[in-house]
Amino acid sequence: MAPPVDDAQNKPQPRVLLDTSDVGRTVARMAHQIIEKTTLDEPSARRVLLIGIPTRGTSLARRLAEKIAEFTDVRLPTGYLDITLYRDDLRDKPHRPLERTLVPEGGVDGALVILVDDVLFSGRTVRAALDALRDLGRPAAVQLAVLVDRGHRELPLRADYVGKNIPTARDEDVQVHLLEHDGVDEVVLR
Ligand SMILES: O=P(O)(O)OC[C@H]1O[C@H](OP(=O)(O)OP(=O)(O)O)[C@H](O)[C@@H]1O
Ligand SMILES: O=c1cc[nH]c(=O)[nH]1
Repeated sequence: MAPPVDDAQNKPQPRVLLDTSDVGRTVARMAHQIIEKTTLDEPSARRVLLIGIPTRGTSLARRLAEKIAEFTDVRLPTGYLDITLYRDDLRDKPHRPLERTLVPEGGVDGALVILVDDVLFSGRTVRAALDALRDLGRPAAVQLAVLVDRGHRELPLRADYVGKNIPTARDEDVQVHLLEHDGVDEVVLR
């Protein structure tokens, strides 16, 4: 179906793929999936860390931790990981502002690290995150949770937890908007 057109501007308007309640339900479902696949509350359980990839992965990691705490009473530590210096496109666009990295107390050594991002597309951001993580230590295992997988991978990567698979054309733009950054929770296609 053709996207709605704003007559005044004659420009296609963004199409809402997930609205606020869809985003809430999707994050809750991902939290349940993590709980099902992960040993959280036994004394022998290994540490589980939720590490967000800026920008919006950071907020999603916090939201997943909140939901998991709501469903299990286990509060997983969260952090965030700047990937800027590990990008493979710095030669094309070298001047990128650095973000910050926050590693939960105890570090990543021996932990199950769940990387969290809003969109999985080419996979290059996650590749950069894996390199950034390697410089911080040696996790026991690394998993990936994304709100949206829009396809078009350029590297052999897949996510362990996917909120929503959204098939897209390569030249389309999927934008995740979150309350903390954009004043609204939604996923739009431009
Ligand atoms: O799989 P990829 O092709 O790497 O694309 C996915 C990444 O692209 C977007 O980030 P962006 O670089 O736009 O930065 P932002 O999160 O700060 O908006 C998105 O938030 C993912 O991190
Ligand atoms: O390293 C990276 C990360 C995101 N996008 C790229 O093209 N390269």
